[in-house]
Amino acid sequence: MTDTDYIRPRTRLYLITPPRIEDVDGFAALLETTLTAGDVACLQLRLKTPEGEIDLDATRTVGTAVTEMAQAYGVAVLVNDSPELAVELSADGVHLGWDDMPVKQARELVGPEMIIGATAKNSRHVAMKAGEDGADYVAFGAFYPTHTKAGTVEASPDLLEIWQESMEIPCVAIGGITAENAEALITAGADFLAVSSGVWNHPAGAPAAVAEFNKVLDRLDQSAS
Ligand SMILES: Cc1ncc(COP(=O)(O)OP(=O)(O)O)c(N)n1
Ligand SMILES: Cc1ncsc1CCOP(=O)(O)O
Ligand SMILES: [Mg+2]
Repeated sequence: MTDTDYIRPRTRLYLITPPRIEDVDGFAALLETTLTAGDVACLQLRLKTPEGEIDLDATRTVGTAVTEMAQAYGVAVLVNDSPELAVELSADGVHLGWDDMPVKQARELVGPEMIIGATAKNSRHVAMKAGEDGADYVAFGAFYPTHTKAGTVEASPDLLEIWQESMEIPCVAIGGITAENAEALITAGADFLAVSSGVWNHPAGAPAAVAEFNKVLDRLDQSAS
């Protein structure tokens, strides 16, 4: 086998919770149906205050309600912003942004096994540094306009292509992704598509959205023979 024969693993879905959840039991039930509607690799608990800060109480409440259930379906659960809460919830990992704990410090706190993801926005330099510091994946975005987070910067699919050609650790694409606009990111080389509103606000419901994403992912799966 030569280098040119390398076929990368299929792109997978990385679900992000809505930023606010009022009915926790209702959300847990919807999530369970959603996770059985198609392949989902990860679930990030991202509960925010109106100011965009982590809502620790809501994250703890939702995390307690869904973490074991999601893990039982083989879905890795990551906590946004808080390595301490990731440990407390026995989650699989933590996602860290530029205002969060530095990756090296978080690695000390969570140990060698936990997944650490790092935001790179549109910077290959930041992504490479995060990898050197011990991140297990880097996230580029926002690729499309989003209402889920304020103040995002625009990223181009070229970033994914260059990353995929030159780096080992996986890259995640995020920002305004839907089943309709995902193809460019999958073909550019995203290992994961991180999606919030494209699933939870889908007019046909979240399970239908996951099924639709998986149809696109199946169609573009390079590793299928
Ligand atoms: C998979 C993934 N990628 C990027 C982000 C953004 O993280 P951050 O920049 O810390 O912003 P907030 O999500 O904390 O608002 C993410 N959460 N997940
Ligand atoms: C958290 C985050 N970071 C960059 S864009 C974004 C929002 C992702 O949510 P959506 O899929 O609804 O655009
Ligand atoms: Mg953050």
